[in-house]
Amino acid sequence: MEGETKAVKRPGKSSDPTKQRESTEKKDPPKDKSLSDEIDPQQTSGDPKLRFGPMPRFPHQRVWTRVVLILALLTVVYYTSKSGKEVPLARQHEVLHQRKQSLECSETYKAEVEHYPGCIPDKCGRLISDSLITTAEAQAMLEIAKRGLNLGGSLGGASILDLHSGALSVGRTFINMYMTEKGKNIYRKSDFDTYKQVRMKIHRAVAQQFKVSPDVLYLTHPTFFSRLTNLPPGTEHDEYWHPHVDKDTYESFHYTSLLYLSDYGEDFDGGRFVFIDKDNVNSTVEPRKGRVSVFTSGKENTHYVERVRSGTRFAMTVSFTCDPKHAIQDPNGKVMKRVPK
Ligand SMILES: O=C(O)CCC(=O)C(=O)O
Ligand SMILES: [Fe+2]
Repeated sequence: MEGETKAVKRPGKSSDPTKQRESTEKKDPPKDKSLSDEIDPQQTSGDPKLRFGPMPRFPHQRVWTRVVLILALLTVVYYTSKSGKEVPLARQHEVLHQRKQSLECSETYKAEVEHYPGCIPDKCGRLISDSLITTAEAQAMLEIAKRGLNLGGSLGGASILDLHSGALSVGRTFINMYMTEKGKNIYRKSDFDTYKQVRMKIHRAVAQQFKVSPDVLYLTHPTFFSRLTNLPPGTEHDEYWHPHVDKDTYESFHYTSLLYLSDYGEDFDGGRFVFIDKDNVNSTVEPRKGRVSVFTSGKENTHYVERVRSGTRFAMTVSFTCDPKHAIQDPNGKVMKRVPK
């Protein structure tokens, strides 16, 4: 202990000149003199002893002082820099009327939508709303999704059900649910009516958010329910967590919307939606039942879904195009004559 205490003493004040030299050479390089000065107030101007009494000392005082200074510096740097950080855009417990974020459209997206005058967004960006879809509508959509998905299900962690085409994940592949005995009468007209009502609300919200007429926006393929779990992937269709641009993944998309049917942190963990933004800043959306997220489908909204760690996550992807050639109709439970590409 004594030796440790000596290490922080100023060498100039030692009574033994030999010790003084030794101590200077071995323990206190000249560089450290200022630090030594800082932590030994008895040697500073005035007489702090009289005012404060002797300063307390503790082992490795200089090391600890440095550690504290470095930690303080790192804390300041961390909180003042956003780079590499996550910014929550919507937390699960928040009830948002409308949370908007405007973005510069990517060049490729601009070039793409230019072909559709009237369908060009005034600005690219995102909107999150918890007030568009009622609790009863969200519950009805969840029941529709569960009923269909219970007839099949992927081997891996991602299953889909498309009420328009009838496509349903089964094992490693897809079947047409409407062509199966159990699936052909699984829904009533009232289910399709609720579905259409929800679709229309989202359709109008997309048009309003991006200041385009709803008449130049068309529902497109694929519009589908998804059920995500933490099962290991069976095929590449189960790998839902890869970063992507919707316009590249699904050619016809110009506007993407998502309706969440379960709650992050309650029904499942993991599974947040993440926008990958400039400067390595990610904006996260925590799914909340009934929450709608809409965004332009270009590179400005590159995103991924985190892997679900536990529980089951239900959502619906509702897609819109400006191209009437890619329009699809609301579902009615009949087998489609032509499945769009
Ligand atoms: O379910 C989600 O939150 C997003 C799904 C998605 O990225 C997609 O369907 O392209
Ligand atoms: Fe996507």
